[in-house]
Amino acid sequence: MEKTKFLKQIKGNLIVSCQALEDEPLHGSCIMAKMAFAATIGGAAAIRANGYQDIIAIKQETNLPIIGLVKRDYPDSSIYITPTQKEIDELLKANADMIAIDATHRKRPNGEEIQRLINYIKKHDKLVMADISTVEEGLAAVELGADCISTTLSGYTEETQRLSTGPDLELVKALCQKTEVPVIAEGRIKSPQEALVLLKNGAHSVVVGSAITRPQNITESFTEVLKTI
Ligand SMILES: CC(=O)N[C@H](C=O)[C@@H](O)[C@H](O)[C@H](O)COP(=O)(O)O
Repeated sequence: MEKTKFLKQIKGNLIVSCQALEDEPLHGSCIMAKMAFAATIGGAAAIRANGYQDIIAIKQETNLPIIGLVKRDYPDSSIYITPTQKEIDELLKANADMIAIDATHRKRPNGEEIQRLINYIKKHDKLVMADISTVEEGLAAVELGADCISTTLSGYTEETQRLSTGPDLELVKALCQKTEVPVIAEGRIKSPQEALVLLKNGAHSVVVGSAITRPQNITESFTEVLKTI
């Protein structure tokens, strides 16, 4: 999908992340495809999904644009969201509209360079979502040509590890002040009200995963509160 059209479609809207890794109860492309179908009926503007198989299955159930990523661990790096060209090639084959890639300042596997990977995605006419954890990483990703930056990794890198259980509103605000490139709020958004606050503070759109598509987490949010009685 063309960049302006894509960014317009997601503006002020919800992107639903439909992901379940092998160790999760809902793992399976068929189940993720149904999740994406449900998200479509609910009014989502785009889907964020992990891996070739899931993306192909999701495309059978919805016409919404797909932000694809491949989660893969490498022994020489802590980067696991689309770490190398191999994962990008899988996403190109799956024909994801936008490719989400870790753009933190951590060392990549095989000594890969983020600039080369972003150029490679763009050369194939796909859009780039840079997953970052700090203001510096976000601004650096803008310089490298990212089409949007997402706060996905705030709270998940050594530098940003913290006890916060909610979304990183401060990071969203700071990035929105410093760049015109769309800032996507992602990570630990648990309610429609939280999503609204992020949009009101400048986020271009919001990505919600666990609070919609991980029933084990949703169940726990109830049981934890009920325990207090
Ligand atoms: C940190 C990391 O690996 N995040 C992943 C990125 O794709 C997903 O597991 C998250 O579900 C997604 O970012 C949405 O966030 P939340 O599930 O908190 O709404």
